[in-house]
Amino acid sequence: MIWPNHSTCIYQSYLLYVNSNILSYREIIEEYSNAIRKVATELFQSFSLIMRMDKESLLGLHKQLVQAYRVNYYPPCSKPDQVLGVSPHSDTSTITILMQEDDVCGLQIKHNNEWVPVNPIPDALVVNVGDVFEIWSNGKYKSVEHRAVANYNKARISYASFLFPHDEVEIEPLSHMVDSKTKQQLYKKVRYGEYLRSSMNEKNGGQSTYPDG
Ligand SMILES: O=C(O)CCC(=O)C(=O)O
Ligand SMILES: [Fe+2]
Repeated sequence: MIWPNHSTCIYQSYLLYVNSNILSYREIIEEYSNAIRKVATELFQSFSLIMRMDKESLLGLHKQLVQAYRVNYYPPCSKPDQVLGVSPHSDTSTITILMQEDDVCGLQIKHNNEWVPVNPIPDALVVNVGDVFEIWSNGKYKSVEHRAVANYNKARISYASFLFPHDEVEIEPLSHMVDSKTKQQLYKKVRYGEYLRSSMNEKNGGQSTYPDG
């Protein structure tokens, strides 16, 4: 059935940003990005300690902490059970920080082979573990498979911030996350830029919107 492609709205949003003399729009995006960076920095520091590393280790592994931002718009849909807002995928980022609306559901994660809604908690952000985290942790922390569904009478907007390493960084399981007995390393070493390109081709037939899978 015909249903507006949500990525159109991302594109429009981007054009608005680059062409805009509306200073407040730029300022809001910049302020939001800076705030998200602070949250991400604190998260990486805590995750480093949880993973028995120095506080700054995960940040250091990124060489440069790259950040991208996407706005997803899901218009109301007369047949929500026949369409998907966003098809099932995992994010190719290290983590994704998602702000969703307080009163509209849409995000679902795959858990025990079932789709489970991630219902919004007012004023809370959702943090998804992405592919890079899964690789560094040798599969201990899984990159969550997720999708977004449409609603019959309500539009929904979500704001996704992707945090990921510089293209040149080689990613592979951290040695201390590999079982010392089995020594089984579940992922091969790969340059992040290469990983990104090949997963775009594999996961979405090359149609993916950078940097998400
Ligand atoms: O809209 C959502 O809740 C999910 C969006 C998403 O998965 C993405 O942008 O990668
Ligand atoms: Fe996603």
